[in-house]
Amino acid sequence: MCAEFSPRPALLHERAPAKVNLTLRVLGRRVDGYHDLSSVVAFAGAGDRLALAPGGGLGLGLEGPGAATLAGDADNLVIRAARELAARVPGLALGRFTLLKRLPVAAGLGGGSADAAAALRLLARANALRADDPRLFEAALATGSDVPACLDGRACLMQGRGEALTPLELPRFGAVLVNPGVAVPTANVFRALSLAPGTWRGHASPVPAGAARDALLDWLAAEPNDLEPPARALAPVLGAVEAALRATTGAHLVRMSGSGATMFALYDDCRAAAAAAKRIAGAHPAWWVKPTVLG
Ligand SMILES: C[C@](O)(CO)[C@H](O)COP(=O)(O)OP(=O)(O)OC[C@H]1O[C@@H](n2ccc(N)nc2=O)[C@H](O)[C@@H]1O
Ligand SMILES: Nc1ncnc2c1ncn2[C@@H]1O[C@H](COP(=O)(O)OP(=O)(O)OP(=O)(O)O)[C@@H](O)[C@H]1O
Repeated sequence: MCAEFSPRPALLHERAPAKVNLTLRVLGRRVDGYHDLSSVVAFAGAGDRLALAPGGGLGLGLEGPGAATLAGDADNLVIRAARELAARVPGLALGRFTLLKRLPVAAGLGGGSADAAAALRLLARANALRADDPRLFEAALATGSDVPACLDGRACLMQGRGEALTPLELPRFGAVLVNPGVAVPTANVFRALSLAPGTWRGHASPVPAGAARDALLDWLAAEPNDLEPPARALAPVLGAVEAALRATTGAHLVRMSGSGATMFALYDDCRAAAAAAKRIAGAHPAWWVKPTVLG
């Protein structure tokens, strides 16, 4: 007699890439309190990783350098996203997640949003949901404004609260991400803009579709991150981060991502980015400094 073969369900893996806002215009504040945005969003090679062992109850374990800064509890965006999807998909099979947390937390890189999006993609795979199932998008938006963009994971123009996404073809850049270790809560930065609900401030300049690298860089230089002035007021160390990035060879654009406090610079290629990162890390050993690709 032979026992029936019942293999353990395979562990599924997803990358959770850092999100970088190359531009971020705050166009106004809606009556629901959220701000209307227009932002060119790119994704980095650097990021977290999430695994799912399908089957059983919902759970989350944390590993990696950022594991000590977070709890794998109901507040974790991985668990929140899974619950949002379970509320929309009757009988959704769940499982135990393991998060390799490498990105700094509350850093403007959308790390939590990337993890939540990776959780939704893993659950979609485990439950044979189509990638374009609208319940995935709905669960993403219910989890956070950045999660829909992270769910798709490709460069885009993000508008509205974060729900209107237009794919963009961007050239690939080398990049360095620098976080000085100061957590800046997103809500505090938006609040510091002091925009009353119902306020409208105007339009963003249209993205030059298919622009060559230099033309795109010129356009990016003229379209700021409107959250940078309030974030600088909350985290004055951003001045030192900017100076360190500007002092590197070949930095094309030096800017803050999202609500901060991570700043980035763009370079022609990975080699220039790696050299710049080495220089900054040597001078500022307490900062998180990551060379990567962006596109
Ligand atoms: C700054 C960005 O990272 C740019 O990509 C996002 O707009 C923020 O995305 P997120 O962290 O997923 O934001 P949520 O978790 O939805 O909201 C966090 C806080 O930011 C405020 N918030 C967020 C997005 C938005 N368009 N307007 C806002 O005013 C919300 O009122 C909330 O108090
Ligand atoms: N898996 C997670 N990773 C990071 N933060 C998480 C996670 N789950 C919950 N959080 C909480 O979410 C908040 C935002 O964290 P996150 O790292 O996504 O911020 P952020 O990079 O500033 O996001 P954004 O760029 O979307 O504003 C923090 O207060 C953190 O405690």
